Amino acid sequence: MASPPGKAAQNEVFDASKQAKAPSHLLRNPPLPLPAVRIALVSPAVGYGLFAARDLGPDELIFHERPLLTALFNEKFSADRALVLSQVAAYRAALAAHRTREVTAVAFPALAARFAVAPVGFEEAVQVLEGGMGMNLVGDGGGGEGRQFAGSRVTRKEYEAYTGCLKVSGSVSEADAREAVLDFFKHYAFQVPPNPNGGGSSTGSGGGGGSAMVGAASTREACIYLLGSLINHCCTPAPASSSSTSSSSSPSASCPSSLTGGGKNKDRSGQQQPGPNCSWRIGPSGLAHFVKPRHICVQARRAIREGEQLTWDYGKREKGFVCECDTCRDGLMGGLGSCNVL
Ligand SMILES: C[S@@+](CC[C@H](N)C(=O)[O-])C[C@H]1O[C@@H](n2cnc3c(N)ncnc32)[C@H](O)[C@@H]1O
Repeated sequence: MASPPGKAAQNEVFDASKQAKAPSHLLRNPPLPLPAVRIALVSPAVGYGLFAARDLGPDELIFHERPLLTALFNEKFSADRALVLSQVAAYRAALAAHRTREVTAVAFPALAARFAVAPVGFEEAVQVLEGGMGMNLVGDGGGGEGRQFAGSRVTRKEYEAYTGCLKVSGSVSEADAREAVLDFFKHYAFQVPPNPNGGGSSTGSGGGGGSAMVGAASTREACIYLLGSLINHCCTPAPASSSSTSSSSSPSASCPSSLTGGGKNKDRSGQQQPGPNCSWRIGPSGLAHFVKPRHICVQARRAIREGEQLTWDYGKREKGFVCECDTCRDGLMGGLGSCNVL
């Protein structure tokens, strides 16, 4: 997932003194310990996506999640061997650890294949997809860990069609490994704000880490999340048709305005709600002080209907894929949000 973070990310600096002053009506409650999201496969080309398992309210904090793995990052990213090796090491550790081995391989099978790890069979994968993918969600502190996760709707046919397209490497040289993790971090990682223990926060509607990576002045950490890193991109409509979207979205110039809008993402009143429906923050802030450093918190930017896919705008960075979002594909065959898998 790397372009500049959204404007909100650039402007927002955590100030502990403001936390106490935040008006109580603006303070956010932690996510409800109720199933909120589930995983489904969108298509073999797009891979997984995250979908609302119930109606979600505007501004609702949907889930917060610990990182699956953390590695170093700086703007010399691709040139700095030591940093890339830290990513290779972090990924290999996740692949080797008993607790995360299958989860890592099922969540990111394309990367696993580049490390010569064949896709997990469907019977095993389904255990992970039903429960393991929620293991890093933060609960209500009363044993509710993972409760916001509602499992998956991935069928054998879909899973086998997806993993059947993957080419499993025979052997992996160090150069192959470095190239594979570079690609992966570019598209899936989120940059952690500096001094996380000092309470800094990073926000955006761009996702998949890459969005947060360009422009870093010094070495930072980048995190991969099990659910947050599986949220797909949706282009923000061109300004002329973006009146119903909320703030914190990175503008995208990648979609022809003639394909924006349309009738897929309508709220109950029938009002059109085009564009990305979620935003994210990493670490605590005055409004969501319960989010821990390095943890990602995903928030609804508007009402989201059960079955709708969660999306955010990855930003202006080079995306490296043919976009199939609603904004781009409306009026054609239907975009990501129309994949109602419930
Ligand atoms: C952060 S990952 C999202 C999870 C991914 N779908 C998966 O299963 O691994 C980003 C990758 O998902 C795919 N993707 C995300 N949004 C997309 C979109 N709007 N259209 C097509 N592919 C998309 C692209 O392959 C992209 O590099």
